[in-house]
Amino acid sequence: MWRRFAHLSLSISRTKLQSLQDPTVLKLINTFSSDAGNDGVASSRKPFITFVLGGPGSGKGTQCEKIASIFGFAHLSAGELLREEMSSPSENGELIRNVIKEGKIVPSAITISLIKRGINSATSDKILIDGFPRSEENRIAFEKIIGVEPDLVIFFECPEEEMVKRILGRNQGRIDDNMETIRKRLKVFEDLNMPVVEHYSSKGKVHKITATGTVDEIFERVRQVFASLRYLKAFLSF
Ligand SMILES: Nc1ncnc2c1ncn2[C@@H]1O[C@H](COP(=O)(O)OP(=O)(O)O)[C@@H](O)[C@H]1O
Ligand SMILES: O=c1ccn([C@@H]2O[C@H](COP(=O)(O)OP(=O)(O)O)[C@@H](O)[C@H]2O)c(=O)[nH]1
Ligand SMILES: [Mg+2]
Repeated sequence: MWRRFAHLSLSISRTKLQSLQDPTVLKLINTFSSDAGNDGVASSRKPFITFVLGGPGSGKGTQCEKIASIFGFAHLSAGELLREEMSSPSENGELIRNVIKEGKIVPSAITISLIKRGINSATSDKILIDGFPRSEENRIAFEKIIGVEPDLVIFFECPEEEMVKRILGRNQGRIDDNMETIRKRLKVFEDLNMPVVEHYSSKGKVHKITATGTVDEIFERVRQVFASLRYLKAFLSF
């Protein structure tokens, strides 16, 4: 069972922290104080889990790399884990390839087992899960199998034409970075992924980031969210 994250070690009183009146900090106090322990992953300590969502090409991977290097998070890209699995001699390789080529969503059990392995071997207990959950079905399966909800959700909001331009300029030789698959991915994003964003929005967990502008301009918006977290951490030993 994961230890409760922070409640044992508040070095100043909850009342005093609340008097700071910063909505992000208040939200995080509640997050850190809630008991979400479970045996879904093999750790004695509950990791701090951030889901990073946004349409295809919205810049999730680019921003996650910066968050990981500056704030010490482990970065698990669900798409990257699936591409590695697809290229290894795995029994699911062919299935994953076909689903990705069609811009559809790989069965939850496959993706979650890769994510779970990633969490268990991560060297940080602060985890970014990039590009997952992709659907309500993914979300519900994750919460059931891993046994926790995310502590935080970052959502990159980006106009479609900008996402398409970025994907077509990505040049990583991906089987899904072509106009025909991009159209399907955009539709899957709207139909299946946006309900996940709406679900967590209704729980007050989503930080929406405008994902237009330069990488550094966007990161400055992201940095502010994670800086509040670090600010909170100064008061909590976890
Ligand atoms: N702010 C930005 N402006 C222009 N290009 C960007 C920006 N952010 C990322 N890119 C580029 O756009 C492409 C898609 O970004 P990526 O981080 O892979 O997005 P995602 O993981 O959401 O699909 C990459 O080639 C990346 O280098
Ligand atoms: O949890 C996931 C993540 C990705 N994918 C598949 O992998 C593709 C690429 O995902 P990735 O996150 O790498 O794409 P991005 O949004 O970064 O362009 C998606 O279109 C899906 O087909 C999936 O099925 N489940
Ligand atoms: Mg990506």
